[in-house]
Amino acid sequence: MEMTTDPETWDHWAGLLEEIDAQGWSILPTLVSPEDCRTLAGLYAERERFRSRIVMARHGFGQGEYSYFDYPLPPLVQDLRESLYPPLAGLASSWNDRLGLAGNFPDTHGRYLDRCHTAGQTRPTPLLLHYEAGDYNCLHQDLYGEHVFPLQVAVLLSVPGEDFTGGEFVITEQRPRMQSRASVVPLGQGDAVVFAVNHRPVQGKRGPYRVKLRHGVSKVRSGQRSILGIIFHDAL
Ligand SMILES: O=C(O)CCC(=O)C(=O)O
Ligand SMILES: [Fe+2]
Repeated sequence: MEMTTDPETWDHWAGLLEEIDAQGWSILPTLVSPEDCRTLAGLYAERERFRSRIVMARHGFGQGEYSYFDYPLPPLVQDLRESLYPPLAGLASSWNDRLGLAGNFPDTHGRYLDRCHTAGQTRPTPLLLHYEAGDYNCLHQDLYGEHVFPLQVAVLLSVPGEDFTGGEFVITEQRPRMQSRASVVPLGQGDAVVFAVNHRPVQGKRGPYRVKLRHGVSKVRSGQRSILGIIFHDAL
């Protein structure tokens, strides 16, 4: 499997990081080829690749299901997790700094995982989500322990308008003492959205303040929708 665009040689990173910093999310267009999208979506049926399967309705999370990959991750998922991490680590450190949180993030994902594993967060978090007509995902945050890498990525594997309708990726921002604001993220097949896991700093008149983000998916109106989630911290 090959990535359409190699994140390590991505020449738009500066602009993307700026946009993530300014609005809490941005899109990496055509990160994964259509062929690899199909292959990844097809892995959902291979039960032995996953450590656990969650039926969302059982937990009040929404409707639909998702499964967490087991280690070793499929090579493309492993490659994406490793190669997307370094360009994001600098912004992640800067966010922690501005939010008054401790800790700089190491340069490589391997070194960051060592930190998670030492703290008992050893279970892999990359996941495949699968929705059918009528399914949706309630607004949530993917926090799995004390160690949280502040950015995560999701790659749409299905073709909107063809494989499914509805099912928009939604992000909300909860600003202190203000009403929440929603963004709909327009994704095509193979596009990745990079977004804040928990909160992000926004510059106010008296220094940076903290905005809390949640993400979810509106109701899928028809067809089937698959998406790959890449979370950089492991789970307790
Ligand atoms: O299905 C979606 O678009 C939401 C994916 C998601 O919640 C995640 O990747 O953490
Ligand atoms: Fe999520």
